[in-house]
Amino acid sequence: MQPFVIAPSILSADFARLGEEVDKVLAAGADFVHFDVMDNHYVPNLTIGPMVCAALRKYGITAPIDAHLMVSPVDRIIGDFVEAGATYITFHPEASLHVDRTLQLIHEGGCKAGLVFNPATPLSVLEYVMDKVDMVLLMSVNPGFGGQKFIPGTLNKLREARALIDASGRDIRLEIDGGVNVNNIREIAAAGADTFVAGSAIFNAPDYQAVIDKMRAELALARP
Ligand SMILES: O=C(CO)[C@@H](O)[C@H](O)COP(=O)(O)O
Ligand SMILES: [Fe+2]
Repeated sequence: MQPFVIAPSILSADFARLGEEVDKVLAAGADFVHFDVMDNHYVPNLTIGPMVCAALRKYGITAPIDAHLMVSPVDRIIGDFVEAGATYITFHPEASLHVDRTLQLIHEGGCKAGLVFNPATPLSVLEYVMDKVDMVLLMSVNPGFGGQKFIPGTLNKLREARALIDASGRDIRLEIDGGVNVNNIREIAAAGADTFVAGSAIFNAPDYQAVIDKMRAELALARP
């Protein structure tokens, strides 16, 4: 299993001071920057795009950027995120007419590719593209907003995804996104996740370092 990764979602950061916020959360021990892209079409909210991703790189952010695209259609914007310096590009299968082709586009751009599953979306499509994904992202809330409550049924889905990944024998990250906090992260890790997105739990706290330290302490108990 891969080492644990904490990926704060900048959706809950102060956008007026984004560079400083990202610096601060990385200095506090974060591993990845989770970058939520919403188009007011696939999801009912509108956020940031490739220009902001490029701006973070220009500002000096070198940590992996995990671009979560909640955008439909998705193919047209892949090249822009490649150019903007994304490390991982993940998308929802419902947002692509040709999932295999979209994965290929991401890899051709030199990025790592991932598929994102909404709470009610089955994992069945994975069977056909397991050899082409670097990350599986399970949504534990319905996509579109930060600050929602973790849907408990996701724990069983995580176990299912973990079994599929282990059976594949490939190094595929299993990421969880939505409602993750210090109180549930241990149980989520025990169910099989290795990569943890947390937005409001980190950015709404007064001390980012204290939250991330607490998350790591909980993770250490999940995998002693
Ligand atoms: O992709 C999304 C929401 O669609 C997430 O990345 C959220 O931004 C996570 O926020 P919290 O639930 O941790 O506040
Ligand atoms: Fe996300």
